Amino acid sequence: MHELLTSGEMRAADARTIAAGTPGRVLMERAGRAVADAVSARHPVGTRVLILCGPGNNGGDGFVAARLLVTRGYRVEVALLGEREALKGDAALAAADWKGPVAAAAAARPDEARIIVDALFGAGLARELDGAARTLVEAVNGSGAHVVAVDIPSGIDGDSGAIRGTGVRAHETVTFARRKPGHLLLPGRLHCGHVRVADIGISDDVIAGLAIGTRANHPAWWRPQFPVPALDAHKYRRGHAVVISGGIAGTGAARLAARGALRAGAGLVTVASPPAALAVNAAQLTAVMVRPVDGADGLAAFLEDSRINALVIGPAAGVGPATRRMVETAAGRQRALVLDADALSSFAGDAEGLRGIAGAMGRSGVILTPHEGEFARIFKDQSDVVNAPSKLERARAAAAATGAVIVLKGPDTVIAAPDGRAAINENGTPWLATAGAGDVLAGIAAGLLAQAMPPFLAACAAVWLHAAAGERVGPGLIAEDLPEALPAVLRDLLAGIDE
Ligand SMILES: NC(=O)C1=CN([C@@H]2O[C@H](COP(=O)(O)OP(=O)(O)OC[C@H]3O[C@@H](n4cnc5c(N)ncnc54)[C@H](O)[C@@H]3O)[C@@H](O)[C@H]2O)[C@@H](O)CC1
Ligand SMILES: [K+]
Repeated sequence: MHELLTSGEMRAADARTIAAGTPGRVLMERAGRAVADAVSARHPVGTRVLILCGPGNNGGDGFVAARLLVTRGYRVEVALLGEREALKGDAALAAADWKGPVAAAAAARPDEARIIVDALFGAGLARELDGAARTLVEAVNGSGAHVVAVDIPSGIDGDSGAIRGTGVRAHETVTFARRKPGHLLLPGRLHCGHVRVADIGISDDVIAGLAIGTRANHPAWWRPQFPVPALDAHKYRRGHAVVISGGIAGTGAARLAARGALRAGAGLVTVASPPAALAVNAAQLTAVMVRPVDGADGLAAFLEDSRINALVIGPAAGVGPATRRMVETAAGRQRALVLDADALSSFAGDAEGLRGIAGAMGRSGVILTPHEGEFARIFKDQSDVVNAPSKLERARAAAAATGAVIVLKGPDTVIAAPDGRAAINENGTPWLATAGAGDVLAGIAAGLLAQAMPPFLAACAAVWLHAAAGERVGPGLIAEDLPEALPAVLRDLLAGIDE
């Protein structure tokens, strides 16, 4: 149920369902019924409902909802954007079944309605809203009515979450079969309100047959591979993660990452510290070990210990050739890698260099955790990446370009794998926008890599756990709280209580 369908995939799902014997008109009837149900679940019979229908099948759903709501005793008004004679196919059939008056959109009075059903545009949105459509959407947003969007708020691109000109601000959205990327990606998500998915008879088999590559990030699909120690686990079997510390004035970031890795279950975690910062690190670490490691040569010597199997490089590491050499050293020894912060900025404009890193890794895998600024720096010369049509597609293109798993951070973090799989995270909280939170995320990811979780799933799990920890702490959250909130999050996760 966590697949996210593009408009093209949704059209294919419709087409396959229709080909298998369910007429399109029946699908539309079910879609319209789900919308009517959403209205009647929350509002008493007799309430005034304004239904705004557009020129395509989204409008058709609106005509169905109008007919059903009248039979249930609601005071329904229908306004149509476009000409009734121009309606085609199932929408024309649904409009023919509506026996009440149809006003022109220009005559609609959104400010007088208690409830507005937005059935203007759905998956067929093809350009920016302008003219009468734009005026109508702005009137809806200024109306104060409770707005129920059909499929997706009109003006929001279902594939990208972008606002095309202007977009309806809905309180709830009723979509069909599965959610769409635009329900999770910003700014679309902010326009959707509560999203409910209605079953209109598109089977799980039809969805499975489409081999959907995008999902909402949910434990259901990575928990089977989440590392759980066996009864006879030895700490070395739970992996050894290493975090490279910055110099004397920048050691905290590495300790945050290290604590995250340890809480995520790595058997051992070591902070590899420049000798000059050793005392500072040692004074503040207990369960996490500390070890003097001097530059790339020191790291090479340290990595003679074959039990070290995952590294975090980047938090407060410094931008430049020294950090790059550290990355190259770790990659050459095929240890799973999480590259964050300064390690990413050390590859500014050099996505090719990162591709070389991922290529050197063999099967160990590398996870890159850029925020938007770092992402733009790395890929500034890759127009196919920076100009991809959505955050989802940018992350996917970046993963393909580098051969690394990409965690493109933000309120709608996207995780993408080089093979095209991608997930959009949705359990984030604004309280995570705080110094050091990203360091903890990198550490959690490394902790899972150390336990041999496959890189893409480790990245998905790390993002989810980090956000769940953030949600649990909530107001007042500081980065130090995140690792400490993990035990409770993990307990619920492993007990099967999904947040
Ligand atoms: N059989 C199906 O395909 C089903 C479709 N369903 C509904 O059908 C919708 C998709 O229907 P359509 O593909 O007809 O597309 P839409 O109804 O979303 O919109 C297409 C129409 O809008 C016009 N248009 C697009 N962008 C515009 C803009 N910016 N300004 C002005 N006009 C614009 C197009 O020219 C076209 O007439 C879904 O969102 C869903 O609500 C549901 O009824 C379930 C079954
Ligand atoms: K809509």
